Amino acid sequence: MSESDQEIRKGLAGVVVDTTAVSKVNPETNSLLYRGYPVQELAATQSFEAVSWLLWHGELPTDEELAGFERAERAQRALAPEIRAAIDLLPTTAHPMDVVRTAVSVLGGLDPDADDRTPDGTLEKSVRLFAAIPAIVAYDERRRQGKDLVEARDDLDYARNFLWMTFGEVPDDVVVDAFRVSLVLYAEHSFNASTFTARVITSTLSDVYSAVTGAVGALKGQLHGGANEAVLHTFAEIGMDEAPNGRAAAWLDTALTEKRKIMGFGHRVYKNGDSRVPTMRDALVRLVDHYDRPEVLALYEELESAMGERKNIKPNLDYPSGPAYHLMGFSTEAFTPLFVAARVVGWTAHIREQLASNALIRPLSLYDGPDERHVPGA
Ligand SMILES: CC(=O)SCCNC(=O)CCNC(=O)[C@H](O)C(C)(C)COP(=O)(O)OP(=O)(O)OC[C@H]1O[C@@H](n2cnc3c(N)ncnc32)[C@H](O)[C@@H]1OP(=O)(O)O
Ligand SMILES: O=C([O-])CC(=O)C(=O)O
Repeated sequence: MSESDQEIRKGLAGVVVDTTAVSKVNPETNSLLYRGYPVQELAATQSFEAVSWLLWHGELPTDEELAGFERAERAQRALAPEIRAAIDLLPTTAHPMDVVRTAVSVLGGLDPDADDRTPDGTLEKSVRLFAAIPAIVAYDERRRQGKDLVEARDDLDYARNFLWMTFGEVPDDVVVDAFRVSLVLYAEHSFNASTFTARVITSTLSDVYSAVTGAVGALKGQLHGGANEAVLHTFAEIGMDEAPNGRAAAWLDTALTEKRKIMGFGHRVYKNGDSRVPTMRDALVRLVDHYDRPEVLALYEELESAMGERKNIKPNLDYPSGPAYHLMGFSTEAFTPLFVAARVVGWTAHIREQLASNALIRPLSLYDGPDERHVPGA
């Protein structure tokens, strides 16, 4: 086959690059399985800690295994002084994703065994990252608001402690549960762009922290994780304080005329709706009831239905997550770091899988630059 006959799949769309046992995204059945379990069942019954164990180990934990993991995780929650100092070097105007990316990189620099790529070593680092990220996100969220650090507590589960460190109080169970559901749904999604980034970095035999740092960078973009923040900008542009009464549809018409991408809609793999949306939408509805904010749901529904009518494009997980995090009280820029906190589990599960059966990831390209030419006088 000559070079020019080779098919280019822009954006690797439709290209299968490897196998994975971590999760299965099936657009035909609109389903998502983590290690074989439907994500909806996990979201309905499991803690985020148990789901994380499942993604790393392949099986749900026994009570004893879960207790051991929780002990290890709770022991590593405190914000290390070096990480705090590194965060404080950055201005409070730095985007929280830049802060998390930097903090993850610093964590790697502090680990004397950062290059340990053994299964035990990478598992230990996965748990370390899992435990450390909430304090990083919460501290940065508070310092941007001129508030002090709230120390981690070891008598709370992961979701409650995260909310405690962010807000200085543990909210109502409805809120905690919606947060837990979002973490479970965000934890893993096969070869999405950030996970693929982590696998590419790992494939060179780089270290876990480098792979996660790169993955955070990939997640930041609006076509991927950054969309949950962007959804709230859309809601704010339309106005969230009163029922939309046609304003969302009118906003959409203008945006589509201007050829804007509507954040929180569309997906590379799902073409008939994202399997996770109904579960997250239900959590959003519970929050709307809890906070008595029906106008937020009305806006959600009007924009969704207008997008369906005009483009037949359905929401992805970022669409219900954005307003859910807003109602919980997180600032808009902190939404994608929350996605990081959850997805670090998927990333590290894939990093470990990549290492277990590694091949350097290095695709080809078709050259379309100038023909060979020569430097005058050479
Ligand atoms: C958790 C996650 O990361 S989920 C993804 C989060 N990202 C977003 O919500 C960003 C908005 N969505 C998008 O940009 C896209 O739907 C993507 C990037 C997610 C997937 O895109 P792709 O698979 O590359 O499809 P592509 O962008 O080529 O879209 C196909 C067609 O649908 C249109 N389309 C897709 N999504 C949207 C959207 N959100 N708004 C407007 N039009 C859209 C495209 O303009 C394109 O139309 P055309 O064929 O007339 O040019
Ligand atoms: O799978 C994708 O391309 C994006 C996505 O939904 C995710 O990473 O959760």
